Amino acid sequence: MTGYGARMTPASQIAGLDFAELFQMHAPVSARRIVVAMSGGVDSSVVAALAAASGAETIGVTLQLYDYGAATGRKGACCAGDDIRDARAVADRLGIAHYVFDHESAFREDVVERFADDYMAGRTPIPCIRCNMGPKFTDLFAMARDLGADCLATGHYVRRVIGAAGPELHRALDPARDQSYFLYATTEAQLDFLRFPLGGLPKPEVRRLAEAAGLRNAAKPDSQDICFVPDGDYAKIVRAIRPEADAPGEIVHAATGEVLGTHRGVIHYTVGQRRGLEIGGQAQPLYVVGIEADSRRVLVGPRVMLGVSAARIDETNRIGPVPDGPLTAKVRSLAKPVPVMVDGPLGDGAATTIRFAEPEYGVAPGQAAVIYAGERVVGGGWIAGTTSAIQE
Ligand SMILES: Nc1ncnc2c1ncn2[C@@H]1O[C@H](COP(=O)(O)OP(=O)(O)OP(=O)(O)O)[C@@H](O)[C@H]1O
Repeated sequence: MTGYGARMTPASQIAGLDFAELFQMHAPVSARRIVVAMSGGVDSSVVAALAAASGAETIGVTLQLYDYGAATGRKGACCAGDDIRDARAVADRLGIAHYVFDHESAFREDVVERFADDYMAGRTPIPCIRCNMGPKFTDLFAMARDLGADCLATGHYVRRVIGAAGPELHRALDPARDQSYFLYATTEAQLDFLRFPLGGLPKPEVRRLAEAAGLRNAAKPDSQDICFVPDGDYAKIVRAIRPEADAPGEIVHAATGEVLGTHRGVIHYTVGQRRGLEIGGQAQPLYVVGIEADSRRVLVGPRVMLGVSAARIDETNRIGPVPDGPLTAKVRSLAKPVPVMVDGPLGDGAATTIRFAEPEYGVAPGQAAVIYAGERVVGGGWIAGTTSAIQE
């Protein structure tokens, strides 16, 4: 690796592992100053350890986003006070500067209130994408630039690969950890400046590095939930922000118009949902096939009514050129990518349509559709509406 040997310092070797080489292998950069987004979790702590070992001046930045710790007593997700303390302790151990910025009000407005409004409008939101678009990349990006950094490194599991037209965003090597779905809205300018040193590493290796570096959070559990919904009870959060969320309404058969029952508020339903409908005695299983927020009607129907042939997507982003070859799309974070055609412009916030080669099930407005060319993220947008496969 040319040039890199010159930057080797004794600290680049920790417990026989070459942290500096790992950083250059997975996040090649010739940086004098690196800002690391430190959540207090093990992943971004290892990124900080790798960056510090690279010989560049490393600065840790933690955003205080939402302090639910006092209310729930839960520890271990991205924004509570304990996490800030963990980030500070790791920075101290590594001998790097560490700053904490209070972003609670911006996070509340851009992420939490939007989350509540989306549910109220009958959508199924993904706040982590809004958070990546707003506080994490836009705000951290500006801070890193203000701090005179040459790059911003995070613990996201995605890969930044240099292609013919510039940096590309690729899925992580470890499919179980891949976070590319949550990062489709990354702009090209952001990607230019970002580094993701963990995208090519399996998680057990990351924990091994954390142990080798003596980081106190090496065994800390992974954060699994939405950070401001630590117990999974998102309805409680929505109700706290929008007390009218519990307004009941009708459950209506989408094909016959028959009223089958009463529901507890549209926020409790998601397109594709089957359980918890409390409309027993039906001849066949019924699923939520649509939510009409204005009239507070939840529409249900047999599985065949869930199949969609196309989805309209809004506020699209594109990263690099759209290739001529085959494309796939993921319409939920855990969905398998399926073959699609993009019918319209992609990027610069344009609205467009994706057409599925086969009917796709459980496509819920408010989720993101992320478009891939093989391993590469080409772009994506928010699902705004769908076309039923049986109407075509
Ligand atoms: N509050 C925060 N302040 C600064 N950066 C953050 C914060 N929360 C998350 N990040 C950055 O975003 C990355 C991905 O966040 P995510 O919530 O997915 O955490 P994660 O994959 O569990 O990683 P970690 O183990 O570092 O918490 C983190 O690795 C970190 O670089």
